[in-house]
Formats: sequence, structure tokens, C-alpha cells
Amino acid sequence: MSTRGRVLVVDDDPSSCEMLDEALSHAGFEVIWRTSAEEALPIVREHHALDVVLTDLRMSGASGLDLCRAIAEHDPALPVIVITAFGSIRTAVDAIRGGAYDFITKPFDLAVVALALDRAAAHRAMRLELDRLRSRVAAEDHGHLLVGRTDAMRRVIDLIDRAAKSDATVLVTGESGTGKELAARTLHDKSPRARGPFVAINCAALPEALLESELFGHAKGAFTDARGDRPGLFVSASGGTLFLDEIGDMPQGMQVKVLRAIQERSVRPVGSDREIPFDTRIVAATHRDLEAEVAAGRFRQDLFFRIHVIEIGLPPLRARGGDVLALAQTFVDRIAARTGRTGLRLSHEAAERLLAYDWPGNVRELESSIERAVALARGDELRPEDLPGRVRRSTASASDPDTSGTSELVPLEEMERRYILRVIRAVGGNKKLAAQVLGVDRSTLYRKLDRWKAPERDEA
Ligand SMILES: Nc1ncnc2c1ncn2[C@@H]1O[C@H](COP(=O)(O)OP(=O)(O)OP(=O)(O)O)[C@@H](O)[C@H]1O
Repeated sequence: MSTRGRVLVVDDDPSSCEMLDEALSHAGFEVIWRTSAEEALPIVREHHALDVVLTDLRMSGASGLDLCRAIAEHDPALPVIVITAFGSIRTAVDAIRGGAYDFITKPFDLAVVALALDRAAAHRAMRLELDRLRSRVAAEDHGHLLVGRTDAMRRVIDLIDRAAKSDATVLVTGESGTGKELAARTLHDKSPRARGPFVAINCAALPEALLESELFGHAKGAFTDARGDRPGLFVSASGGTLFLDEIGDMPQGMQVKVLRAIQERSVRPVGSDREIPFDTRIVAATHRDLEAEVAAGRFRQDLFFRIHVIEIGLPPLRARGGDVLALAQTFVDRIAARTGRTGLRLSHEAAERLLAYDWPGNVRELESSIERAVALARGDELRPEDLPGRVRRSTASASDPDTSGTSELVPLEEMERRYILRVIRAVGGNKKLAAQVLGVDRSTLYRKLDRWKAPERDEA
């Protein structure tokens, strides 16, 4: 049976308690009563389902005000209504200052008491709902955290921390799904601009004309649909960060305009002759090798230098094996928090498959594999059969073409090729670092890779 709420009545006069009990129960409340603050407090501590406390102010022993303070400490969302003698408004004011939600003066009308209780119970419900939403948002915020304990990720996180302190333009590089956008967002969140907007746009997803008006804005009448002036993203991200995703895919015509905007720190909206200044930090990202794009004449060198002030390179997931399970666990926990399935866990066998697989789609692929596994799992344990086929079929030997410990006899050049690819993989695809490890210069490394004409991923 649903009631109007559960009330704890506290009064040192048992007959008052009995009277309130009878009247309020009759009005549809569930009543518990105690004749002292000392006896009431354990009820507050143990009774989690209380909606409101109704207490007399003056009692022998601890006062209603003392009770108020103790409750505020133990359960600040539990409202307390104090009953004061007529004419002692000052004490009522003191009670409110001491944390009481409301006060009622004696002699009271029972209908007024019931209304005050209703209001307090509704307030309690709202506070609880707010707390629940807050913790959900906090859990989602948690989703902004870059998970990573391997050296490769620690270096990335350290670089983000340092870059966040400056206002320099940053280029985030890495294969698809390695967390470039998340890194950009983390950089923004850690920067002095954190309170400003974080605006992201995918430069590869829009046709050139649309991209231009999105980035720079347009004046009223600039084209058929332009019914009013509209600021572009460079301007609307002022005070914050503009994330230009897939900048390597931006058409050449736009590259010139973006370069000019970054240099001048102002934009001219489409169809306008007015310059609008902006104060926006630029973070760009690409999955392409921009240096190679510059060499091939597809990306402007001057723009490359502008955006390449600090480079944050995200290693592919296969180069941070130690993070795979931590990430998987994070995704499992996140789904568990979202759905209330607190018992979800990875089986040992499933964990082994996750470790053996080489994740060409990187963290995004891992995330979607976990989502799928949770959706398919029969119980709380995620089993290998819940994973996508390609992950399920992976075995350590297939994913780690080692150069040692194999009975296969191969020509020296093949051995060299395998070893070079392995080093490249181990350093997260960073060719400069790979060349250093191998003790050759970068051009030698590129020449060899060109000769084999096999992208290193083929091997993985
Ligand atoms: N280190 C990490 N910790 C936690 N979650 C991560 C991490 N890296 C990536 N993710 C998650 O993986 C997914 C893909 O990340 P994100 O979109 O940032 O990748 P991306 O490199 O920008 O991808 P694309 O190149 O395809 O745009 C997101 O859901 C992101 O939250």
C-alpha cells in the first residue's frame, strides 16, 4: 500500500505523540514515534526509508535543534520540521538556521501539518533524485578519463598534462579508434579553458561549402537557406577549444582558409566583409601520416607547421597490451553502472582472447566487442563465445609472429622484415622511434618498408 510518506515524530510528551500518530496515520502517513532525540537518532541511522522528521523543539534532554544538527550530519537530504510554542518565532528562526526544513507553531491545525509533511517529503524525493542524477553524471564524466597504465599511455597522459598548461595548437595523431577525440577532450578539461566550450567537428564528414559555413559562419542571405547571421564554430568556441577532427581529409581550398583564420585569430563569415575575432584554442587530429600527405602535395606544409606545434601520438591498442584488460574492465564497469547489473565480469578465457587479439579497430573495437558480449551473455560472466568471431578465434601465436622460438626456417630478409614490423608495433607505430631502436635512419626504414610494400598491419 502506498502511503503519503514515512514520518518520524519526536516529542517528549507521549500523549502528543499518540495524538499525532493517530491523526497522521488517519491522513495516510506511516508514523514511527519516539519521546526523545536520543531515542530518535538510532531510527534515523537505521531506518533508510524515512521521508521526514517532525520534532518538538523543546524537550528534556537533547533539543529538537540538536536533533536537527545530528540529522544534517548523518543524512542531509532528510528534512526536519520543528514544532515550536506559539510566540517563539526567534527560536523557530534559529531552528531554520540550524538546518530545519520548516517550522510549525503550536497550537497547530492538523491539515497544515499534513501539508508541510507533503511538501517536505516531495523535497526529499527531489533531493534524492538529484543525488542520483549527480552520481550518474559523475560516472559519465568518469568516461572522460583516459585509461592507460602502460608506459606508452603514461607518456601520452604526461604530454597532455603539459600541453594543457599552454595555449599552443596541438595535433593528435593515431589510428582510427585510438582515442584521439577523448585525448583532445581531456586536454581541454585539464586546461584553463575547461569552463569554456569544447566544440568538435569532423572535417571529413561535410562537403566543402557546408564545412566553410560551419567553421566560419555566414551572413544573412549569403545563400538561399541563410536566414540570419550565424557565427561559425571558430567564434562560438571562443573561450574554449575547437577540435578539428580528420584535418588530413580537409579539402585544399579549406586548408588555406583555416590557415588564415589560425594566423589572424579572426574569421570572415561567408557573405560578409566583417572580420570577427575569436579566442579559441585549436586542437586538430588525423589518422593520416600528415608528413607523407605534405610530401605527396595533398596537405599544405604551412598549415602542417601551424598545427603541429605539439604532437600527441596515440599508440595503437596492440602496442599497449597491458591496457587491454584495464580498458575492457572500464567498459564492463560502465555498462554495469548504466544498467544496474553490478555482478558483470570477464571470464578468464574471455580475457585471454582479448589479450591475444590485435585490435585493428583499436579502443573503439574493444568497446563495441564488450558491449556486444554484455548483450549476449547468458549470465553475469562474459564468456569467449559472447565475443565477436574474429576476437574469439584469436590465439596468442597468431597475433604475435615472433621471430624466435619457431621451428620455421626463413630467409634472412624475411627475418629482417618480421623483426622490423615487430619493433614498429612495439613502439606504437612511431617510425622515428622505431628507426632509433633499430639503429638505422628514418629514410632507410622507409625505403625498406616501401620495398616490401606491405603495410605493417597486414602482419598483425
Ligand atoms: N584510453 C582510453 N580510455 C577510455 N576510453 C577510451 C580510451 N581511448 C578511447 N576510448 C574510447 O574509445 C572510443 C573511441 O575513441 P575516440 O572517438 O576518441 O577515437 P578516435 O581516435 O577519435 O577515433 P576516430 O579516428 O575514428 O575519430 C570512445 O568511446 C572513447 O571514449
